[in-house]
Amino acid sequence: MTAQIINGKEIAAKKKVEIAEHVAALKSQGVTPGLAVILVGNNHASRTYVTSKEKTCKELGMYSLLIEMPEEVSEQSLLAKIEELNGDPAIHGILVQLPLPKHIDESKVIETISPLKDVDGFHPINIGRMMTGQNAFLPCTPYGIMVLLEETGIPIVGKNVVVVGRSNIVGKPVGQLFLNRHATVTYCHSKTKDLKVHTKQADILVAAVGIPNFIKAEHVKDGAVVIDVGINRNQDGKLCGDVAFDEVSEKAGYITPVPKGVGPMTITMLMYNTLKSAEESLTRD
Ligand SMILES: Nc1nc2c(c(=O)[nH]1)N[C@@H](CN(C=O)c1ccc(C(=O)N[C@@H](CCC(=O)O)C(=O)O)cc1)CN2
Repeated sequence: MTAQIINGKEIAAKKKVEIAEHVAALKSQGVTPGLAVILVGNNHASRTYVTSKEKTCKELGMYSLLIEMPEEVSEQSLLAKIEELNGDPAIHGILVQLPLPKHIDESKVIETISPLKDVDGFHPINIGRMMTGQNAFLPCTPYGIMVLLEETGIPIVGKNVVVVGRSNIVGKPVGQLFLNRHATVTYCHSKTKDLKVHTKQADILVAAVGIPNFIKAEHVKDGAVVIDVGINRNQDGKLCGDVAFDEVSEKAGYITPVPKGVGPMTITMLMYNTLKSAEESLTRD
């Protein structure tokens, strides 16, 4: 079997058109969705992502505010800036680009963002609300994965989903979103014994381990849906995922490539969450 490629770039483009239409409608009611992005330090990849977030905001007609802070900024100054943005009515979404320098407590930073403006969906209140099936900002990469499957017409109810990886921003929440959609979910991680035994059961396999080409054809059931969340560089400096694409695509039914798979959905769902926050502010204020 040769897998069908799930084209994240195309699906993201379609979603962005829908979001732009809603933004225009909201602007006609006098509200422009506003996103504040805080970048601490000068990590090259982080700067690229932040620039892309700013550019996408502008493309969709949203207001974007970039706040740059030096690597050595104090935790206190960063928290004070977040508090200021929490009170700014022009800002509907706040995000602090991760990773942060080691001297800054990431949890403290996330918990300082108002849950009403936490468009990354990382605040414990939003995570709790997601777990209990309440209205919440959903974390952008996991949410993007669900939209990719929905747009491709891949059913989820009753499917065996195996998530390899347990990070707070992808692995754990994506498993929860599948559980909310009535899948049977198994989490695997670095301490899992005989990984293959689990991954071979997967109708939908999500690889989010951050190790280049970690998932091989031997880990995959014939016809499975394989979602690659990895963004790694191989020895030649070329971008690659957690899945050995060439061999796995010979066996899977569907597969997301890297790049142009899950990645483009992350920023698209961030735009969606910012729009949602602006819309919700209308009924609250
Ligand atoms: N506050 C946050 N920090 C980080 C998040 C996040 O969701 N919120 N996620 C990642 C980085 N990230 C967005 O911030 C992100 C990563 C990758 C992509 C993407 O489109 N990737 C492309 C390839 C890009 C390249 O060429 O390097 C793809 O896969 O096609 C978008 C956003 C960590 N930090």
